[in-house]
Amino acid sequence: MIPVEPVMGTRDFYPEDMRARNWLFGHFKEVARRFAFQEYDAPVLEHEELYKRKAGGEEITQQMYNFVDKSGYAVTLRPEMTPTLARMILGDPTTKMILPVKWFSLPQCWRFETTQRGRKREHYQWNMDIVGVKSITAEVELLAAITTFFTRVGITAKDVGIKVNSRKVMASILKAQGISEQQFAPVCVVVDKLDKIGPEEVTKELVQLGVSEKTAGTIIETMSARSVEELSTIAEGADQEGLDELKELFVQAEAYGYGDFMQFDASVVRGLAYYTGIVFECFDRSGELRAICGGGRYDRLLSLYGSKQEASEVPCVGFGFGDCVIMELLQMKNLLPDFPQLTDFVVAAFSKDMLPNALTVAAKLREAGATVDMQVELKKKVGQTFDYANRVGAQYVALVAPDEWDKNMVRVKDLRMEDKEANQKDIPLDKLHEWRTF
Ligand SMILES: Nc1ccc(Br)nc1
Repeated sequence: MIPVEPVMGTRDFYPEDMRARNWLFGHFKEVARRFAFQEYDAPVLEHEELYKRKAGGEEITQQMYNFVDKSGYAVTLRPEMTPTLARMILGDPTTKMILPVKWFSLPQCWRFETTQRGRKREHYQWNMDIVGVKSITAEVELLAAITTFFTRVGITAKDVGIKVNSRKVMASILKAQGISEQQFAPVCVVVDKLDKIGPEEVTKELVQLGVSEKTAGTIIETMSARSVEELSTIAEGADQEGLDELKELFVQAEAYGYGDFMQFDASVVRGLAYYTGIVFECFDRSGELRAICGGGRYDRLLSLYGSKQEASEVPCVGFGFGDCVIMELLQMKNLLPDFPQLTDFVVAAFSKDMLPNALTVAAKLREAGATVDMQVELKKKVGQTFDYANRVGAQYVALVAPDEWDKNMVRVKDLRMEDKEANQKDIPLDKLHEWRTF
């Protein structure tokens, strides 16, 4: 017997699961469409070197689902989509990439989670990125897309919040503390774990990175700032431009109508080494779930990849929005609709010699846009046809029988009409295309 369950940490999507996934992705895609983003895609298999980042310590690169293929080439299942976007921008064959570029994708992303954690190894992650815009209106646009999605599915600012911070300000504070540029990304990766491992452990790991205990203390203290104003007072050397951008971001968010979702939080740094400016993450206010989505500005990724071609700094902002936490949240809030199997028609032949006529009826209905479940094998009793029709969620049963056929008619029963007397009528063949008005 072959294993019938999916590989460890992966999920099958049976039809009912697929209906829920298509509903979720339908909202992602509709929001992206309204924001005039273009969809792109790329192979799940990527060059491993895309993720080799000097910062080290990033969970996302430590857990890569990587291997050497039969040609000896180092590849990996992609752990995230942003490096692929950067590769595609740099490798754009048309070189007509007119900036700004606004792209979205719904890639499946992978990690090789050690089995004892028993966590998932794959998820689908809605990505939206704006390439070529320096101003924070790019961040504001992406946050507007996220909050538009929340509003569409019935999630409000009472259910979730968005914590916003600036790594640019953090970088200036660290610089004032004598931390080098090279240390900045690894320090952020460590500091991102503050909630999980606590200040003592963070201090220990920062000291291992060469940060003094005193500076580690200052960093952790700075992260407790509860407002941009407070940050600018307690943090020496805080970058004024970074502080101004944070303030402007909140002003523009109010103008866009989603200010209620937003809050400054100096402890948010996100765990990806390549962020350089604004960073943000959405959380559920009940505190029960992990981050719903997250993102930020990464202005140096393309020049890092394209340094050979001396690619000048190309400003980028993006977010990733996984398919799992959001579904848990929607479940918790009773906001998930039902996803029953539905079809418009079951078409059944009354007898063997009526089967060709039944196929003609099915073709006519499909031509007119109806979904038709053609009963391809005769049932002994017509009751079996109605049982099947109810099971597949059909609205109508079209029974193709000789008496009506001789009058160029088809008997159609509406299964959703209560009144059993009025729920069937004989439809002329040349009126089948008007099925929506039956
Ligand atoms: N990066 C990543 C990939 C796959 C899952 Br599940 N979570 C995070």
